[in-house]
Amino acid sequence: MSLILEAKNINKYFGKNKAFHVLKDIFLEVHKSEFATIMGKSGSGKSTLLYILSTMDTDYTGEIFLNEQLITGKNQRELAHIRNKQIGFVFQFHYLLPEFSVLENVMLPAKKLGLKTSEEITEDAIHILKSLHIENLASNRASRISGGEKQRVAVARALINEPLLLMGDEPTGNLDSYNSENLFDILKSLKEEKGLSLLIVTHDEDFAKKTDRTIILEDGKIAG
Ligand SMILES: Nc1ncnc2c1ncn2[C@@H]1O[C@H](COP(=O)(O)OP(=O)(O)OP(=O)(O)O)[C@@H](O)[C@H]1O
Repeated sequence: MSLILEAKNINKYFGKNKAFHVLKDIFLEVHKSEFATIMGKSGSGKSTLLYILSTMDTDYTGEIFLNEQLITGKNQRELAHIRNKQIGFVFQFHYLLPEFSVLENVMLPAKKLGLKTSEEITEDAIHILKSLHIENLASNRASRISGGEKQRVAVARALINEPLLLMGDEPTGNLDSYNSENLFDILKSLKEEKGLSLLIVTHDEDFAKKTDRTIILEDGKIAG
């Protein structure tokens, strides 16, 4: 099966004179259409790893390939383009612009990419909102919707540029069990219906158990 993401021998240090070795010889692969999770105790390095894999942090050694293309060593402008076009990201906090409508929030990354007309982007955004069953919220202000709805809008926004890989740093961390399961179902259907690949950091064992594979981080190393 082909790989969407491959990390080879990733090492990362924090502090003066590399005082703290936070990620140690990490080798990790995510296959196309795989739904993988990363679990591990607090402080084991999950977020640090995810930020490196998503190109947001470039201060590491090792090599990362996205869709078989080496992305390590690319400049910030190239990385911003790769992030915007190929990787969707959902955080624990939604980071929606509160004064903008749901539709405007979802359209923003596509406007930034600048490859389509405003009409085309509107059409795409409405299509995604429909597929996540939140098209009724399109004209609502982002500040006036519930927490669970905000997270679904954040997923819609992450999908607008049709990424190859969707990454999440505890996207269900602030949700109750109903909304958490609902978000899981949405992510699962994106894998099954669209062939999306997913790599999600979570503390939620029930969530992780339902995915294809869980990668365990222990003290900066992959344990299983
Ligand atoms: N900017 C930084 N400078 C120094 N140390 C840091 C920095 N960021 C994180 N750390 C340390 O690196 C280790 C890993 O942090 P990280 O946030 O990746 O852990 P985590 O597994 O995601 O934890 P949590 O589950 O609590 O979110 C921790 O010991 C943390 O204190």
